[in-house]
Amino acid sequence: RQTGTVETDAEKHDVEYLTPISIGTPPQDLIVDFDTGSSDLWVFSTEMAAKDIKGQAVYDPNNSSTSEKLQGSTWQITYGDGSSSSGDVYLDTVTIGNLTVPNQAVEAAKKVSDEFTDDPNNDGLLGLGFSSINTVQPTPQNTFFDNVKKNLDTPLFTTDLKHGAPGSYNFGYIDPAAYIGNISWTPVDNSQGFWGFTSPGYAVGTETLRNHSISGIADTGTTLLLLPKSIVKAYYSEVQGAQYDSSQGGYVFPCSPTPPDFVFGVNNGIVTVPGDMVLYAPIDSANQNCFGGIQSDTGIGFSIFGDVALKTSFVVFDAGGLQLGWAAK
Ligand SMILES: CCCC[C@H](NC(=O)[C@H](Cc1ccccc1)NC(=O)N1CCOCC1)C(=O)N[C@@H](CC1CCCCC1)C(O)(O)C(F)(F)C(=O)NC
Repeated sequence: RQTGTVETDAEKHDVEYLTPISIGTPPQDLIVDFDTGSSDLWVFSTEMAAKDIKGQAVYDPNNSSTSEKLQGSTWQITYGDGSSSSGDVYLDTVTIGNLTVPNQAVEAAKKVSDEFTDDPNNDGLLGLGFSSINTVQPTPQNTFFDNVKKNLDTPLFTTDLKHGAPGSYNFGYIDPAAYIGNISWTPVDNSQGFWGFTSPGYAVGTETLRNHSISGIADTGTTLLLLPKSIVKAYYSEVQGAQYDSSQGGYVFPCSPTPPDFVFGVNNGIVTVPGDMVLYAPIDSANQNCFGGIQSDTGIGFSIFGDVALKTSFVVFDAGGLQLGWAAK
């Protein structure tokens, strides 16, 4: 039985967290976005047109003695922000930290949308959602986690994302030194392939928790905390000078004073998003006004507890117990 850990680095404004992986023999090193909101491991590859590659590292299956083309298999994915990619599939050895999966489905990109081409530091995505939403056709493939979990001490992984500092993904164990207090556990609904859960309520600043069921997903691949419009309005009604700015596509407010904390419930516990985390990023060079880290989930169909929520906590994604654990740190 094994366990593993790998460090993940925050990009500017914690817009995404990038983590090193190795593919093939000899190992080809790429840096990808670990994404609990999807279930495809896809990478920039030598099968892409040169014009679509701007600084990214690419996977070359012909340069790997262990690669094996999955004949007839293709994939195509479109993400919530409208970005997309597609290509074909190889089985090859994938290593994360000290964990190796010999026959992992590696989805080689042939096409990527401009958002990916214009993100030079991101060489692809490693899905940590449930394999039920893997897009490979005709036969969906397993995620790295699904393939490695039988070798783990226990079938779970944990996230410890940080604000502007390296964090970590651990596989197969809960590091008691990584959190303080108790872990609040809540059942996972994986019927849509996501790490779904329902929060019982929320509070703004130091007020008491209001009962308000919030169904959403724990999603490392989404930058912000996207909540029902009514809750977002209630929050920003307590932020001086906050207003919805359609040109920015969300609520903006003066960068000082620091806005109130946002608290959401997890079972009988709470998670506090400090006000200074709600200050997502300045929208002007004078740093006068800031774009909010809490925005509306309108049109998505569920809320998204993205990096703004996750980086305040140590979170356990437990596939064995089908539960999420949230703890302060
Ligand atoms: C509808 C709300 C979801 C939007 C979410 N995207 C995001 O949150 C992107 C992530 C990103 C970071 C850096 C560079 C490019 C994109 N950030 C973003 O829209 N913003 C705009 C607001 O300011 C903050 C940055 C998303 O599609 N997340 C994907 C995974 C991302 C796809 C694009 C590349 C980065 C990963 C997801 O898998 O988590 C998903 F669950 F949303 C999904 O679409 N699953 C199928």
